[in-house]
Amino acid sequence: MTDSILDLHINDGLTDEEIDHEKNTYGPLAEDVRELILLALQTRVDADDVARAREHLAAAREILERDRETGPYGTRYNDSGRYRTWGNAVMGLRNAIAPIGEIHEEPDGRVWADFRLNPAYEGPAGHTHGGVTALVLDQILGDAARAGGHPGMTGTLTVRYRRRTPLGALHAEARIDRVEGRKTFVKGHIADAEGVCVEAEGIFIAPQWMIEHRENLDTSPRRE
Ligand SMILES: CCCCCCCC/C=C\CCCCCCCC(=O)SCCNC(=O)CCNC(=O)[C@H](O)C(C)(C)COP(=O)(O)OP(=O)(O)OC[C@H]1O[C@@H](n2cnc3c(N)ncnc32)[C@H](O)[C@@H]1OP(=O)(O)O
Repeated sequence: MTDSILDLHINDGLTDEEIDHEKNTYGPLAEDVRELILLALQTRVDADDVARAREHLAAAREILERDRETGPYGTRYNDSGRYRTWGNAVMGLRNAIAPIGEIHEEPDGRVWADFRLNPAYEGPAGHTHGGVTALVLDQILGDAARAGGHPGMTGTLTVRYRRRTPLGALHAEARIDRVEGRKTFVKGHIADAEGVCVEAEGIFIAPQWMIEHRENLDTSPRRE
């Protein structure tokens, strides 16, 4: 497992222009697929129209499959230090299920994101699935550890659901609470317009292999 993380940490030598070109090409594709996920859930057109739409989707799949990768995206970077985690389940540019567009980092160490959860993230009727809020918090807390210069894997994530989290507009934020050796303790929450819905504390641990490779790896740059 450790090896595959290192193997998927790749300088792919792209220029900034090439990265921007990829961003402009594949970002909108993920947006379209995101919309399709919701449409699959919400459309009320009849069986004939569904069949017709599926033929178009099959045609689109045939085009997209002509040239494709088969494995995970991993972490890619270039010589100018732009890091891409475009497959990331929470904020990957190319990942249609990723609910967050951008995570902001403040000079005081706070990281935050405003985002929307549509009905594809439903758990209890009309509300956000608790696993989805935990997913978002894992990323935001992990990002606070990384942004503060203490990247690590999630060792423990403790989540307290204080009240139901609605679907729709939400805010997530986190900051480092304290660092004890290889362990970084991070606190954060998700809030709606009325206030905090979910609180979390995470312990992020720098594994031995990360410490060993640290001088060769830039582990704290912001991801795009
Ligand atoms: C080449 C690339 C480099 C770049 C990489 C960048 C990384 C991140 C950067 C940016 C990320 C941005 C955001 C990401 C967000 C998403 C994060 C996730 O979803 S991560 C996936 C879920 N988590 C796992 O899959 C972990 C699986 N577990 C492990 O790998 C190990 O168990 C690990 C690393 C957690 C600990 O393994 P040990 O061997 O290093 O640790 P030991 O030596 O046993 O313990 C060290 C200390 O930590 C405590 N500890 C160990 N496990 C603990 C745990 N689970 N919870 C709390 N404390 C624990 C121990 O008691 C010990 O403490 P004492 O030094 O004695 O005080």
